[in-house]
Amino acid sequence: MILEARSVGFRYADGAPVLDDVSFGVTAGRSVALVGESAAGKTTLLRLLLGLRRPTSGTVLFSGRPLPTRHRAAQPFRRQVQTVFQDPYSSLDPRQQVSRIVGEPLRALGFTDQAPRVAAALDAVGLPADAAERYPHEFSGGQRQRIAIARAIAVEPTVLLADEPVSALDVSTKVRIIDLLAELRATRGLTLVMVSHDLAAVASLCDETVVLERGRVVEQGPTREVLGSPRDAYTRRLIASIPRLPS
Ligand SMILES: Nc1ncnc2c1ncn2[C@@H]1O[C@H](COP(=O)(O)OP(=O)(O)OP(=O)(O)O)[C@@H](O)[C@H]1O
Repeated sequence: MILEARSVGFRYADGAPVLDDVSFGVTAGRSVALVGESAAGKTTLLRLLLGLRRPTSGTVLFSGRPLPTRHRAAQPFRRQVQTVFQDPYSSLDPRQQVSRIVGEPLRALGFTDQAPRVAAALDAVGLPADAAERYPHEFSGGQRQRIAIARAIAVEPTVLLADEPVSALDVSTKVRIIDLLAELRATRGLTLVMVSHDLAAVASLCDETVVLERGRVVEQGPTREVLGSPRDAYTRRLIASIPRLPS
């Protein structure tokens, strides 16, 4: 397992438990979807996998070791695991040129060859080279999500954690971003952990699916089985309630 949650429990300082005894893992090069109703704890679980929060109980492991806590020790992990968030409008700083936005993780991790890496990342997501000198407002929603994906892959991570990466996009743009993520997975062997309400996106991108209900795993397994013949009543309700892309 490259990334694993082992019996993870979590509560925010001021609140009730959000995650309870959550266990799942993802093998290198594979992809896992986290699905569940609003407030099920999906984003919180991503934060724990990213090391932004520490579990109240249980452990998060990267390559079989608990996530590092000290800043210096965390550097290799930071390079290996990158993120893409839902909203390409608010997750990109409007005052910064695209080259600076995409180069941000490279700077944070002390890469010296930033310009060629930014150019390679923009090329990999299908943006023209001159995108580097432009600003986020000059791009469409789908292009902005490409910028966010370029930022995530610039340091050539092994794992991508994506929180609703296509839910702010219109249907045809959504399909193109799903195709891009699938291509990056195939060409780079990226491991993907994706939170999504969009079962079409889940079905096309994720090998495995984990279903969360109020912080507990109610079902997990191959996406084909979980979505195709769900065993749990909650999963069946979830599938019935979620709008689908026309196939
Ligand atoms: N920073 C925070 N402080 C306190 N409580 C929080 C915080 N972030 C989330 N929560 C609570 O934790 C619970 C789980 O939230 P989380 O965002 O993980 O759910 P989710 O499954 O990602 O939901 P959604 O699909 O709506 O994004 C919710 O009850 C939420 O109100």
